[in-house]
Amino acid sequence: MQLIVHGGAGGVPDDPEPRQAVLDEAAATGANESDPLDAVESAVRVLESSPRFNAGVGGAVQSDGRIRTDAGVMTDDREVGAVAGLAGVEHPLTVARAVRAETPHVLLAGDRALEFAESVGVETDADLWTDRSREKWADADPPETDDPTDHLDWLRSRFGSTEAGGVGENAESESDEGRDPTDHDTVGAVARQGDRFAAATSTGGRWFALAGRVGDVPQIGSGFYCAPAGGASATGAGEDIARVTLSRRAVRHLEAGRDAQTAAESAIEEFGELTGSSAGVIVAGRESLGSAFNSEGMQTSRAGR
Ligand SMILES: NC(=O)C[C@H](N)C(=O)O
Repeated sequence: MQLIVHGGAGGVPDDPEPRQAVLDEAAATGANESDPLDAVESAVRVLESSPRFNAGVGGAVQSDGRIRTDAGVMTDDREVGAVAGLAGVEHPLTVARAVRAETPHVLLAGDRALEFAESVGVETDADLWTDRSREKWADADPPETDDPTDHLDWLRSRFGSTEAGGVGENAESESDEGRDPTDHDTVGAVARQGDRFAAATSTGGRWFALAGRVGDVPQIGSGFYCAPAGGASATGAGEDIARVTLSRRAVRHLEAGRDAQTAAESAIEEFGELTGSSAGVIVAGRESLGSAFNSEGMQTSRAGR
């Protein structure tokens, strides 16, 4: 089993060493599995349980003060499952895997997705808050009503844009605006065993996004993608990643015969040119693993052979 994991593209964290230790543990845990799908799930579950990353425990808080998690997983046979907007779910990737295995669908969202999660035995009332997220939210001065217009006004006052995290024409400057360089981030894993691949991504989304916002992570081809040539998992400015389907791009480069490192670099270069925004991607191809980012940092770990 060959496996690569990431802990999110963004600023340079103030706690790189303990984060790296968790990433190494996740990669080693995944590499112990014999099936790529088990490998990415095991690795991502370690990261979802760590408060140092924006996935599961430690997830980002939306404008209504709730933490909602998203995840997606795909295998080389193009079987796929994803979930969006799950409040109280520490392990959305396990729910995504169940969507892949148990339903004829590719994506479940909202209250009924929570009921589905419960029905497959996944806990749905987990406390995803950490001291760090409580402190950050305490300074947020959030809107006092449920009116989406008030929430949008609040977003505008925070970001100078209607889109949390900033996207669009001034993407480069806006994507870092309002972003704490110590933010812990989205997680992902891509695994290969022989000619079998799996790719997975899990997140709490972007901090202070409009309640109900869903980013790239559970969107096929954006936050994750997998095909017979290999798999990819992306992280970074979610709206921009979705606009250009970053993970699909990386796999397309594998399909064109490029190695994993070249595929990752080419996809990030195209992403930067098209959006002016920042992101990272990890890739597994038939021969090798690769990773690239144009943000300040993106921690990764590799394990197996
Ligand atoms: N930092 C991240 O990777 C966030 C994630 N891409 C999202 O937009 O939900």
